[in-house]
Amino acid sequence: MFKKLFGRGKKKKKEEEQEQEEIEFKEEKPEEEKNTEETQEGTGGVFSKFKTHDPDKVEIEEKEEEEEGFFSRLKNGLSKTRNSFASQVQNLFTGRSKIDDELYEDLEEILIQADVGVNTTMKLVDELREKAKDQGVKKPAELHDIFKEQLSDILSGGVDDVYDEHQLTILMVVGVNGAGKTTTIGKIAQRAKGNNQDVLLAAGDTFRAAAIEQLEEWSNRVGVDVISHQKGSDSAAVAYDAVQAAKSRDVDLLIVDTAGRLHTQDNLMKELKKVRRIVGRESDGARVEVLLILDATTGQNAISQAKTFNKDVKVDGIALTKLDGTAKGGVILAVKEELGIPIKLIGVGEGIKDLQDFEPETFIDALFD
Ligand SMILES: Nc1nc2c(ncn2[C@@H]2O[C@H](COP(=O)(O)OP(=O)(O)OP(=O)(O)O)[C@@H](O)[C@H]2O)c(=O)[nH]1
Repeated sequence: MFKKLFGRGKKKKKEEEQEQEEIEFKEEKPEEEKNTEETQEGTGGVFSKFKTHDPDKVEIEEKEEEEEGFFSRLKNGLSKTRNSFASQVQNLFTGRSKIDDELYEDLEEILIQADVGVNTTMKLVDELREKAKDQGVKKPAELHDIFKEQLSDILSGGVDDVYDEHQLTILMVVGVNGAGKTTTIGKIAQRAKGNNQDVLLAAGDTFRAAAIEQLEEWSNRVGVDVISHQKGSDSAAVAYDAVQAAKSRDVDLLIVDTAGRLHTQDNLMKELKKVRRIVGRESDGARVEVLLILDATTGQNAISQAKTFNKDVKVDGIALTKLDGTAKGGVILAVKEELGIPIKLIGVGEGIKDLQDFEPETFIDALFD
């Protein structure tokens, strides 16, 4: 779906100019740093052959530079996990002379330490043992490629469905406070707008005045409208108004922010369910998706949060933020394996370009290359 949000629109001149403004969460970037990420297309990730709806305007060479930039941002963002988890795995496979129980036990330990989680760790190691046996692998170094394939298999999968890009999409964004909801909403809005989509925001976190203000700030930066009510008002009423406005204004993408913390978790979930119900009821056939924002630095907590959210408001996709802030990036495997929900986006820094479409193979390459 984010391929659509980020990758498939046609560009108007005006928006191409706006696209050049690199919006950073913390600081503005110089104008000449163009944001052309949203021109990526296809299922082959950033290395797939570049296609554009407007080939005259974007040079292939520029695109290749862009792709390198994208990849090095990803690599840099993952440097903590690369230096810890990935290099330990690499050293294990290249530094041992034979494949024995000790090697598998050490691999288990590395995986557990990297927040891969017990279940996923056991599955990976058991499978690796079997594959090594079946394939008659004798040298530990040969296990590395099999292992990388296993990681890629876990992370792949999930729907990459195609649908009418002119139809309204409503993205309800949920997650606990501080996970990066507002920032992610701002970045998605900016990228979608740069991709010639009409975007509207809804300030559904009515619990905190600061949340409404933050979203309004983002709407100003990006140049999109926001529907907001006063602090303390009913967030389902905000969502209702926003959906009506989105329909009457012929908007392509409505992003609904929601609260991340209330007095009790029960209240929060009741509120989210109500917002989801109202959005669904009023959507008139528009595509509605729930995007859960998870902070990678919270490790296994992120898994239990996701289970809770998914139980009450069915989650369609996950954005895993702050991967740059942890050496335990293995949590991404636990998220995908234990929840079975596709990871759509990853955050590897605070800049707009650090919110990336999740491409499993590119991710594995960036981790181990
Ligand atoms: N390093 C890093 N920081 C991030 C990333 N994503 C978000 N942040 C930062 O995380 C902090 C919290 O982000 P917010 O967007 O305010 O989080 P929120 O979930 O809306 O939380 P509240 O504002 O408390 O509701 C901000 O300082 C962001 O810049 C990321 O991928 N990497």
